[in-house]
Amino acid sequence: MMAPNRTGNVTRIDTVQVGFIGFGNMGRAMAEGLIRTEAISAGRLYACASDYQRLAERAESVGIRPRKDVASLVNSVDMIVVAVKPHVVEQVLVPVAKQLVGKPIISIAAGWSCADLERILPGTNHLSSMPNMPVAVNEGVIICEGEHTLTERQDKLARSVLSLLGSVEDVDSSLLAAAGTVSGCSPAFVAMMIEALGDAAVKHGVPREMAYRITSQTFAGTARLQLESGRHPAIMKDAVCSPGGSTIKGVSALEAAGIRSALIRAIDAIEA
Ligand SMILES: NC(=O)C1=CN([C@@H]2O[C@H](COP(=O)(O)OP(=O)(O)OC[C@H]3O[C@@H](n4cnc5c(N)ncnc54)[C@H](OP(=O)(O)O)[C@@H]3O)[C@@H](O)[C@H]2O)C=CC1
Ligand SMILES: O=C(O)[C@@H]1CCC=N1
Repeated sequence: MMAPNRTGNVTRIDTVQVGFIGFGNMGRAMAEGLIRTEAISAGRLYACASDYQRLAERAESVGIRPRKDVASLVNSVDMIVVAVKPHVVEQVLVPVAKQLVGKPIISIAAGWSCADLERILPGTNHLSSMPNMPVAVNEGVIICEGEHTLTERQDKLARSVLSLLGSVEDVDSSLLAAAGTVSGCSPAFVAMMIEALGDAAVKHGVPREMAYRITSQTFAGTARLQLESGRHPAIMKDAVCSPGGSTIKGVSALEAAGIRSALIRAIDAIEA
């Protein structure tokens, strides 16, 4: 995969240098995922953050290269990932707007669409996306806004990098928020369910570590079965519920507790 850089040369996935502006939970998860693939070595990943000392310690532990400020980071790399909190995006990017020209910018900041970035960085090449935490183990979902300002080659390069982290889904601008919320926020909801089922197992005598192991594998396996078979989730549920058996008693208890509406309301609360 190749993309033009400022000098008119090409950047390939086997030479690309990626810079993270912000190296917190998600910046680190993406870096971990990229390093795991071995397609991009740690030495080709750069990051800056607000606390340099903490960044340097984090960087040393994973082998990536820390930079003291955003300007020196941008100068060091071919591709930029904007991984700061949404409310600091503008103050971080606008001062380096000229240096950003010609470099592909991938924003992962929630709520920053193509139109929003174009307002603060006109004339730059940017893509708005929403990854989720499983990118750290290359099992993520990365929602990408169909509208972007990357060149064709930059777009191919960006997708080559992002697809190392999981499944890349393109959506219309009108669906960026909803799709990004379901994939981006749900790892927290799923983790809550793993914790709760783990507690239930412990309550009934299963050792704690085994409780999390069997619960997490059950989520992973059920999700894999749905993805690979394409089966409707209701059919998968029915297949586990014997008439008068144990599972239907649990299903009935979950319905009484309003599990479906609780999950729908969680997304409604974010999208409101
Ligand atoms: N967490 C998630 O699951 C997901 C997050 N996102 C998006 O990713 C972005 C980052 O979120 P997350 O990683 O959770 O947040 P964190 O708070 O964990 O990380 C934010 C990072 O930004 C750095 N930072 C803050 N101010 C500056 C600055 N002025 N210049 C350079 N770096 C700065 C922080 O530095 P320091 O480390 O020194 O504090 C930190 O490394 C957000 O926009 C969020 O919407 C998207 C999808 C999922
Ligand atoms: O909660 C947050 O702000 C981010 C956005 C998507 C997931 N986490």
